[in-house]
Amino acid sequence: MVEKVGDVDWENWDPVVKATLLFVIQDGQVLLIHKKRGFGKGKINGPGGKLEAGETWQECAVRETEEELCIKAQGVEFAGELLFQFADMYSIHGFVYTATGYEGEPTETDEAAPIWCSIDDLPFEHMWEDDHIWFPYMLEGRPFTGRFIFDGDRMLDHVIELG
Ligand SMILES: CNc1ncnc2c1ncn2[C@@H]1O[C@H](COP(=O)(O)OP(=O)(O)OP(=O)(O)O)[C@@H](O)[C@H]1O
Repeated sequence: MVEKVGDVDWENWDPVVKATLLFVIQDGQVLLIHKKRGFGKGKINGPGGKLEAGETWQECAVRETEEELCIKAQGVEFAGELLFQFADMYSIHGFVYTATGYEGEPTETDEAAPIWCSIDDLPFEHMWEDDHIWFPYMLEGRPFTGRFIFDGDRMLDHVIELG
């Protein structure tokens, strides 16, 4: 069983899913979502989802944010890269983006409900276990690559490289 980051052949790693996350950061607050369905249902996370054929990672992040919260993110920048290997062989390659603003009004949809949180008081207990590790780097604007081993909801191991 895969238990450690070193157990994975990352050079030849072929993720099952490619997905994005986007965090609007404004006035000391981050726009999060309560995820109402799909993978990670019930958790608090950023808007995001699966990469579609023909789009860039950044286009995916913006599209998913619009689908989930009805806002068009602006001032979008790459923040970091996440590689998740699950013990059951599921895997996700994720790209994280930040945004400095948006057009429209964050609105609840079938997929997500918007939540503004202070960057000094983030609800990590309701988020994926890896989030508290890389959030500080994202908030600092320091590029990161994180590799994580999960067994279900539980993080077994992680390694973070900083840019
Ligand atoms: C394991 N630790 C994790 N930590 C932080 N974020 C995680 C995560 N694992 C998945 N995520 C994110 O959760 C979303 C799932 O997206 P995704 O697979 O598309 O799910 P969903 O069922 O909603 O599918 P649709 O895109 O609606 O088809 C996607 O943004 C992805 O980056």
